[in-house]
Amino acid sequence: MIQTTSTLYEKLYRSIATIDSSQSSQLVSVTTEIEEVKPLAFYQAGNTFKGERFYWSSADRSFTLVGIGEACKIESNEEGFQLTQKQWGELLNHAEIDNVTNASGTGPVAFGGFAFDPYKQASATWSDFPNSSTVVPRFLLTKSGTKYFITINALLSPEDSTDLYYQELVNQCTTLLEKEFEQSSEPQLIQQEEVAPEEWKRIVRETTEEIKAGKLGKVVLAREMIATFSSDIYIASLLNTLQEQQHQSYVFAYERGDSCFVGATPERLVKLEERELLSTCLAGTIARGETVEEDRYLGNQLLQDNKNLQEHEFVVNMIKAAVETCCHDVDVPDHPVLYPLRNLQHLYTPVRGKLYNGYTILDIVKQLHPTPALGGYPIKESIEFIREKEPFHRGWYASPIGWFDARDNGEFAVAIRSALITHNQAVLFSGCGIVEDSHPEAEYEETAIKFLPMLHALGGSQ
Ligand SMILES: C=C(O[C@@H]1C=C(C(=O)O)C=C[C@H]1O)C(=O)O
Ligand SMILES: [Mg+2]
Repeated sequence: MIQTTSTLYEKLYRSIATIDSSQSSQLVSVTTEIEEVKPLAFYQAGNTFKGERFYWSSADRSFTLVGIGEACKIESNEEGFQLTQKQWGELLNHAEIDNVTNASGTGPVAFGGFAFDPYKQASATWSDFPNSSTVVPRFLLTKSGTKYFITINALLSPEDSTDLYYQELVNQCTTLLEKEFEQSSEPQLIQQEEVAPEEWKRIVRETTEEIKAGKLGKVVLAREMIATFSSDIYIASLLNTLQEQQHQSYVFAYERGDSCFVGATPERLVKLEERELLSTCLAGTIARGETVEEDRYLGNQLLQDNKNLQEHEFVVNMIKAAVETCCHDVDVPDHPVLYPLRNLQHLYTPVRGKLYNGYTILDIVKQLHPTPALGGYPIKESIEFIREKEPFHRGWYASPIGWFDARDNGEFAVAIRSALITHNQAVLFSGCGIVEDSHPEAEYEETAIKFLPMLHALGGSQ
């Protein structure tokens, strides 16, 4: 640790010496490789930075990012993609970066997300979350395979560059790296309420009628569940539980003010590494079996079920077309395969391509969101339908959440199997694709299973 402290200090000292005094403020970013640190210990150690932390683990757990504090943030109540791109570019233009590690997700990394529909009327539930919010954290821990890196980012003006100031930054950082992780037992669940299930089934029925009348092809409808606990929910412990229980799922958390948006989603929107693009079509759902035979039987049913194949096909067609506009060598298998999770199994088709120069990851996110796995088809009409019919605000549920770095590597997932946590309350979200042959009762059951990943981790039951 002494080595880390002095390396960081020297790097900061050197970078700050080169600061351009004609700039009012400049991003300074220094990175060094460190010994193994438990990412959740780092997250938990950042308790004093409540409302300014994020957590991200890739679905295979090989890659983790933890951000504590804010060096700078880009927020807006507009759609936000373009503004984020512009301000990120400006920030990097004048940045002083010391990062010889060459590892993805180190150095200046931006983490954030976007609302599902910025045109939906604002709601009190999501008052802590702007429609778009991206932060460059003050302290970033990156776990990449078996390697660990720490980055300090600071937006400095020439007046800030005092010895005392960067000594303080390094001290804060080393304190965060020294703590152990402690799993606390989660508070007691005292109430669990599904919001208006009968009204939801009625809307599903109405939606299938619109589809049969030829006005829409597919619409994804969601509903909420509200869980209340005896005391405040511990986010670090919850993340630990989600990681243990939900394999093949990204685990994420983004804190704003008094709220934290948390989830364990299996659905990638896009991953970009060295211009290799990977997107995912995930739609069509069935339960897991209790025995190996039953599980196999259900999986085979899903692979042959027309209603589910139709839900899936809308997604494949749209993602393929979107990816073809910005990639060459696009590869899409002809048939989906099964993607098994703890509580359910999905139809899955990966989409690969090589990104043309000139496109950034945010361009792709903007182009892909919302896919028909979360919105519907045709896209514009289904979003308008959801805006009008769904009696609650999705906020960041079903939206892109993720990270990107200064080399334009990054990854975004779709924030499903998620909950908004504020003190002792969790609002859980769950949705499903409605097509012509959907039955309200069956879709209701499907959304009930999709609540389970968050509900189990919080200590609730069905
Ligand atoms: C909308 C959700 O999931 C989406 C809907 C699915 C479906 O209807 O089969 C499957 C996976 C996701 O694309 C959710 O979990 O909330
Ligand atoms: Mg479905």
